[in-house]
Amino acid sequence: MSLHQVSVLIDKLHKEQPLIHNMTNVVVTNFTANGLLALGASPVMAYAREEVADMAKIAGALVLNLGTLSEELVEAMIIAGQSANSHGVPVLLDPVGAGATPFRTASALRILREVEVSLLRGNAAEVAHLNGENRAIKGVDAGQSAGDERVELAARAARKLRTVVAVTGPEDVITDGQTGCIVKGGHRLLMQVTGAGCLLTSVLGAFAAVERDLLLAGTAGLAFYGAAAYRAAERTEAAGPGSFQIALIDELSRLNRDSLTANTEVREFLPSSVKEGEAQ
Ligand SMILES: Nc1ncnc2c1ncn2[C@@H]1O[C@H](COP(=O)(O)OP(=O)(O)O)[C@@H](O)[C@H]1O
Ligand SMILES: Cc1ncsc1CCOP(=O)(O)O
Ligand SMILES: [Mg+2]
Repeated sequence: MSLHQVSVLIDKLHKEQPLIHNMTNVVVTNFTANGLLALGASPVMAYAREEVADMAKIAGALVLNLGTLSEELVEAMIIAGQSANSHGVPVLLDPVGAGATPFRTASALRILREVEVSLLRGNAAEVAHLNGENRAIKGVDAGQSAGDERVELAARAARKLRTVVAVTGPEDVITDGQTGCIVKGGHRLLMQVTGAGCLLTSVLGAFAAVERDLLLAGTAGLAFYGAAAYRAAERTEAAGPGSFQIALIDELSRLNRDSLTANTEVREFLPSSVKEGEAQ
């Protein structure tokens, strides 16, 4: 995968302005809609079981986010997800807080069983819990994790859950279990903005809507989001997280094919489990 292949996807996104159907949480709804608009996509939030199948089938991507879930919402997500599946619309899952309560973990696993999820994006703790691995989690926030750990965790999860997996943190990892990319960039101020991960998953949805190779689309989403965050922090770090949040939206609107410069690094990798022949 070349940096050129990744970079040109922003032009495609600007040209196609894909409709992104989000079923997200009450904390991040407005931030997500504004972030997607700034990026050049067209957001819609729709939750009613009476309409989600119709909305999902006309969208460029469907993003399911478990941040403030209920039994009814999960049912509606499954209806939407199955409609997306039968119309070739990619489905992204953000398992917010998986592992924090048994209901969150079970709901995420239920969606993964009943819907064909194209890309799962979570922090290390959430992905580990879905993979049956125990890790500290505090509400929706992950604890510390080393870079190598995230690479192997993402690869194990991708193989077990049979989807492309992005594990985010100080560096982001995306893999289909056999090959993948590490994306360095971004800024630690992202950790002080609630919804930074949720918006990222919807941004990945926007790239998935314009590029069917989910590894390529996901890498582009991670890299462009990191680049926007880096630039936003350059301008607002001294002021604090409130100014940074607004600047992040501004910088998402300024992205172009030259944005992935010196401050973003995209490196392909083979998980060591693949190199050592352990992966099936
Ligand atoms: N320690 C960190 N330093 C820099 N960027 C980070 C750090 N932790 C997370 N990020 C970035 O914050 C965004 C959200 O990721 P993350 O915090 O893992 O998700 P979530 O908010 O869902 O827990 C991603 O773009 C990720 O690269
Ligand atoms: C604080 C909180 N509580 C339920 S959802 C949510 C937002 C989580 O957003 P993110 O995972 O992007 O930080
Ligand atoms: Mg999250």
